[in-house]
Amino acid sequence: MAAYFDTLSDEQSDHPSAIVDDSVKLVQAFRKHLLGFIMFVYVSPFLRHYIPFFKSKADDLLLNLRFINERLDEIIKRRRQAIENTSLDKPLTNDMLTSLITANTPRDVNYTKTVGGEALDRPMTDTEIRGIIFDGFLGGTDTTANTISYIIYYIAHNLDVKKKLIEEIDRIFQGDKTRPITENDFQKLKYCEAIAKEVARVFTVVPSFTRYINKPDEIAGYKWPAGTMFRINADAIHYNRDYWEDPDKFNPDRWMVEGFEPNKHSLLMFGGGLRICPGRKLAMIELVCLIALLYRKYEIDLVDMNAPLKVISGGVTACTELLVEIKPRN
Ligand code: HEM
Repeated sequence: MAAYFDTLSDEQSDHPSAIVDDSVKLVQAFRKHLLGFIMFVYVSPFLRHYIPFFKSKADDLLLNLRFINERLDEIIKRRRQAIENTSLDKPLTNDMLTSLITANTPRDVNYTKTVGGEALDRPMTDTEIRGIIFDGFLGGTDTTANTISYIIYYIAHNLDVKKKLIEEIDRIFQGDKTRPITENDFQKLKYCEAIAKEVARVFTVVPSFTRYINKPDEIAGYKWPAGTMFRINADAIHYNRDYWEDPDKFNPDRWMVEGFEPNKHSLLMFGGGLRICPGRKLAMIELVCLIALLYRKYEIDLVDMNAPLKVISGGVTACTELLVEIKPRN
């Protein structure tokens, strides 16, 4: 957070600048990886190893990855040391990294972790923990952050939607602009949820993802050899007339119809099947609450209604600039 504000705001954070610089570098490295990793999915090893244009890009991404891994290893080591230096009768901080390090140690009194149904009767290694933390950062940051940018853009361009949104928020919070959002509020914020889903349909942040088959198979009437990679084009499915009525129309109300459920796998905002996004519930809570928090307290407009949405596409479609005017609501 401090890093983010120091980049974008005139007000500087009171964290030591070395720490801020360090976190800026780490955040930027994650973003670079998220945008660039598809190079290793779509560009063949031959091109990456022997053709200078691709090789220099691939080498740069690998260096970037090494930087991220080293930084995460340092963070894990430091926390492991701090845990070891804390006596067993003293409480530890309640966070994901601490839970991962203490899993299956005497600190973890609750249960034995399992992997694929089999008990993992040993603590995780630093490399395993790094993998989990890495996935969490990569999957959980730029996805949600960019989706909220797109939500703000679509709300600004659809005043009828904005009006209904404010009505829902005012009905639930009755003008209280500061009280914390409860689980009960969250259940009632149905229009906010509808907006989040509809924005994800028309402008999805992960426009495609891949699957491999490990044995020959017949799919869509064609025979495919083992090892074939399929690119699942979420955008195309989100605009397919077979699954969506009036797909070109941004219409959160479609989600408000009593009993409406889209066809299975026709909203691929979070992927599907075994590898479906494990952060989907958290992401929806973040998005819905953030919409309510922002529009409950602030009037948010775009600086330039004619400016196109500026994005860059890689592993995710990231918003590169969205200038907004924010003022307190009356
Ligand atoms: C709006 C927010 C988010 C969107 C749009 C999103 C989207 C996706 C998509 C499309 C996939 C690929 C799924 C597939 O292959 O079927 C995925 C995977 C994943 N997501 Fe999310 N995600 C979001 C938030 C989060 C959050 C908050 C977390 C964690 C805190 C997270 C962690 C992950 C992880 C670890 C994977 C990899 C799962 C695997 O390969 O088994 N995501 N996400």
